[in-house]
Amino acid sequence: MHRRRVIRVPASSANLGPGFDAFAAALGFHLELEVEETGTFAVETELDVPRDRSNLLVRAFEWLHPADGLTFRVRSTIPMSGGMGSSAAAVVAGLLAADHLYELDADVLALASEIEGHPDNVAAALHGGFVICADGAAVRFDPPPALEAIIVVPGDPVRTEEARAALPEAVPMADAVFNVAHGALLVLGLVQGDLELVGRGLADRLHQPRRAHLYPRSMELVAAARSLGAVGASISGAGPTVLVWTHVEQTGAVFGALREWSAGWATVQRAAFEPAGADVREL
Ligand SMILES: Nc1ncnc2c1ncn2[C@@H]1O[C@H](COP(=O)(O)OP(=O)(O)OP(=O)(O)O)[C@@H](O)[C@H]1O
Ligand SMILES: N[C@@H](CCO)C(=O)O
Repeated sequence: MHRRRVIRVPASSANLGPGFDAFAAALGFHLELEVEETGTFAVETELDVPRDRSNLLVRAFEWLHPADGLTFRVRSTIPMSGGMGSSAAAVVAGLLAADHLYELDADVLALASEIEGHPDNVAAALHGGFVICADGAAVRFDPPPALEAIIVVPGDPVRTEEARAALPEAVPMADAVFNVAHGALLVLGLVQGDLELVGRGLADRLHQPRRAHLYPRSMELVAAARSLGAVGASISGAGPTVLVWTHVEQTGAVFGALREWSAGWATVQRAAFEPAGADVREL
């Protein structure tokens, strides 16, 4: 009998303003992997990704088990311009597939964090909701009901590797203090459902200003978001995608304003905060 598994993993937005490499949220776009023992190694996908063993999802799978004789069928609605956790979703899908097919009981969060180089996206992809990563573990909490998001995705990609290389080894104490304070405001606002506090808490002085040369227009949008009716905005992960945070009653109006603001530069899509994390089904 051919064993078969279907793995569904959400997109994720990391950093959320002040929480560099520590905060992330799952979003309602998904990667779906069907892996089947067919006797032939193959990657079947319409995505612009390698179809051989250099494919990131297959590489993650092979951290746990050889992929010989397996066919990987991959679909995804996660934008791949950068910032939406497409690589984290692929890594989590590959690891979960091997873990479930061969009943390995692996520490998927630890392995995925090692492969990605940071834990934020993979933790949100695994657990859903909002996550705070610390001490090799992730604490999850639910999105507040009145909160929605819109993603603004520029056509020109920024690779995470390049964005990480733009950051210094050390930062001034004042910038660190600023981010500790705003990170705390953000989490308090999210837990209390106080979107005014959430908007204040999105400010960052650690990574966004130091990467601004990689995505100048995205930074202009982050600065303009509140004047367009949004709660606030953050560069999503390593950018250039912008996560625009909205109150449910304002999302429609903000969406229209963003379409106008972004015409000819970026695509605009509504995005729900996703409470559910990665899911594995046996077929
Ligand atoms: N479904 C997939 N299958 C295989 N590889 C993928 C898949 N999705 C993404 N990748 C790989 O991940 C790379 C993108 O990773 P990168 O970290 O630069 O962006 P991201 O994960 O979308 O952004 P961020 O990490 O800022 O959220 C792609 O170039 C591709 O090599
Ligand atoms: N925290 C990471 C997220 C990248 O997906 C970074 O900003 O480099």
